Amino acid sequence: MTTGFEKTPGWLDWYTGPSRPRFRLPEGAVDAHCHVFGPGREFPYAPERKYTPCDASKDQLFKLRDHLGFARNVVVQATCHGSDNSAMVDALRASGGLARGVATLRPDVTDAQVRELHEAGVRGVRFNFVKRLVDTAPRQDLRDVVEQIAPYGWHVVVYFEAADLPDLRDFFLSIPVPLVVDHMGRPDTAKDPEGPEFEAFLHFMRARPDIWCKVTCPERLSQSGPPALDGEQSAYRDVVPFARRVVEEFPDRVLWGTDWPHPNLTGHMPDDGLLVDFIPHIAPTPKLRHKLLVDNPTRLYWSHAD
Ligand SMILES: O=C(O)c1cc(C(=O)O)oc(=O)c1
Repeated sequence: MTTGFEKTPGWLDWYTGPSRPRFRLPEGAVDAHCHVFGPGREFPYAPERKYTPCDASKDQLFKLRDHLGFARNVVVQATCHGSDNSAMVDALRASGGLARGVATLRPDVTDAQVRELHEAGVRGVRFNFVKRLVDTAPRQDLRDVVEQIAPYGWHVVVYFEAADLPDLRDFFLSIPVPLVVDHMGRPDTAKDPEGPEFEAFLHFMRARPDIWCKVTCPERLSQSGPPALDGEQSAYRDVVPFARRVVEEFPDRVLWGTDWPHPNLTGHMPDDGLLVDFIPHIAPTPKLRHKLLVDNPTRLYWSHAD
């Protein structure tokens, strides 16, 4: 499924023919974390990328959105596209207002470029600290980016591993715009959800009222499975207590997304319909689910003036 590029060896393509979820998403639900890859022939992958994916186009993303029952998407710039946001922006423009985006920016970005991205529907910038994905930019570069985006009311999405939070915490707290943490700060789910490492993450969340968390990617974080395949309704049980703690303590600042097309999974590729069926396990009441899937992402991504 990749055009003109050789996929990284062992790369798993996204799951075709996902099941229809048993859990019916509330009206207006937002898939608040997903990506587009290429297609490589139209939107070449970045020279500095750490992996080469299969293609995953905007049309395939929109088809999945409709199949699962989501109303809208937040398309997050994938690292394989570096700071060339064209594929993501193309998806936003084609969505008819049904998608917002999160970009990757270089420190020399101009105000005119930020304005153009804003007009296309971008509402955040992503800072990545996961070493297998990027060579992390110097902090001053990141501060320069924040200065450019702050006037537009954007937020900063941060992706990091739990073990790196102690080093990053002060820097994060110095960023003067809202923060959104990708994939729960990647907890080590072999550890106790009540133990010191996850407590440190919750403590970080408590430090400011404008720190949000994506309770996403059980398929990445699970160590004991079972995977969301073959109709499995109790997938990724070991992730549930972590996600549930976050949803219950911070019901007004959690987001959920599929993470389609699931970059860099090597063990298995989940059925996205079954991933949706995971949601009621981490957000046990209709009220919590409505906040997670509708109210929160709508407030963060669709309430600014266009
Ligand atoms: O864990 C990952 O491999 C991963 C990669 C990317 C990306 O390459 O942008 O995005 C994600 O949300 C997760």
